[in-house]
Amino acid sequence: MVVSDTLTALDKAHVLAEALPWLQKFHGKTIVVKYGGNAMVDDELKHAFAADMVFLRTCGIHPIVVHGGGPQITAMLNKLGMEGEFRGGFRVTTPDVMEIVRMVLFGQVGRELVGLINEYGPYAVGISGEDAHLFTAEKRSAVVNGELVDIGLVGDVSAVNPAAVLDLVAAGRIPVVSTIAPDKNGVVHNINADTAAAALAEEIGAEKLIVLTDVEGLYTNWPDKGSLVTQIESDALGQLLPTLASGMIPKMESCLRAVRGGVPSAHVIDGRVPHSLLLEIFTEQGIGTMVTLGDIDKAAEGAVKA
Ligand SMILES: Nc1ncnc2c1ncn2[C@@H]1O[C@H](COP(=O)(O)OP(=O)(O)O)[C@@H](O)[C@H]1O
Ligand SMILES: CC(=O)N[C@@H](CCC(=O)OP(=O)(O)O)C(=O)O
Repeated sequence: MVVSDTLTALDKAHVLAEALPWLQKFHGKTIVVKYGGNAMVDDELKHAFAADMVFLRTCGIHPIVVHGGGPQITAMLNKLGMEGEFRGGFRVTTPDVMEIVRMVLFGQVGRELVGLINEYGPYAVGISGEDAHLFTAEKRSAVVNGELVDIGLVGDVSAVNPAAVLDLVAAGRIPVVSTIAPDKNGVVHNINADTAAAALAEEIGAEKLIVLTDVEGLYTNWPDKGSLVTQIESDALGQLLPTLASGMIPKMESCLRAVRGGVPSAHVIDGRVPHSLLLEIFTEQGIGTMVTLGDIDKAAEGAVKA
């Protein structure tokens, strides 16, 4: 039985009516959606995600997809008899690992998503940080037990060329971004997809950053299920960040970067729930954890502008 069988026609009309203020609010706006490798659980979910992207576009909202693929990279490394090691939430990336990362992200995960979205219309175009100077990478370290450690060819995003994706958006396309990027010497780096999504959202002035993952949201005391947070301001999140465990570090770092960079809200939601994205965008209740700018950050921002 599908959910729509249990709704009456009147229920469905109410659902549509409730969406009106959100349709008005987000019409013409850009939303950066980060689709995590762990949320790409099965074909049904992936199809629902692809349909949601086309739904947004059809409503006059401009989605830009930034995809992950951590588990898919690890599976390929293991297939080839190689280790997949993470430190402080980031993959240790040797030159050999980098080749696999590039192949899996752009050649496999990105291609699959582009194909899925294009089943609903000729919209999706795959692009990586290497294309049209979309991203310039700058080598970064990880923090482990308070110490900086070298993790190889891992980059942060030091520059974004917004036109590389906005030209596609203006042409009615849905960019699907793979997060590999050259540094200023042309050496390709592995960029965590949460990091890249935040940098992009900030630089293009997105209305929202939505991160789809495989948990309900942020837990302040992981894995205590009672500690799920529905809303948190950047000031409190900044304090919580050093206490977080692996997968949540890049995600929360990214939400902070986005809201401090002017994105009105950043959300971490459960990508295992079909159409969770529509729930987040078009309903009063929303879903998952919402991050907004706190008073201290607002004051700091005001001081910089004054
Ligand atoms: N405080 C926390 N709240 C929620 N999840 C957490 C927390 N700390 C660690 N995690 C882990 O982070 C994981 C999500 O990150 P990750 O595995 O990188 O997913 P993705 O592929 O979506 O980027 C969750 O499945 C959970 O195991
Ligand atoms: C530096 C780093 O860790 N890069 C990630 C890139 C993919 C990614 O971020 O995938 P998820 O969103 O599915 O976690 C990696 O190699 O796994």
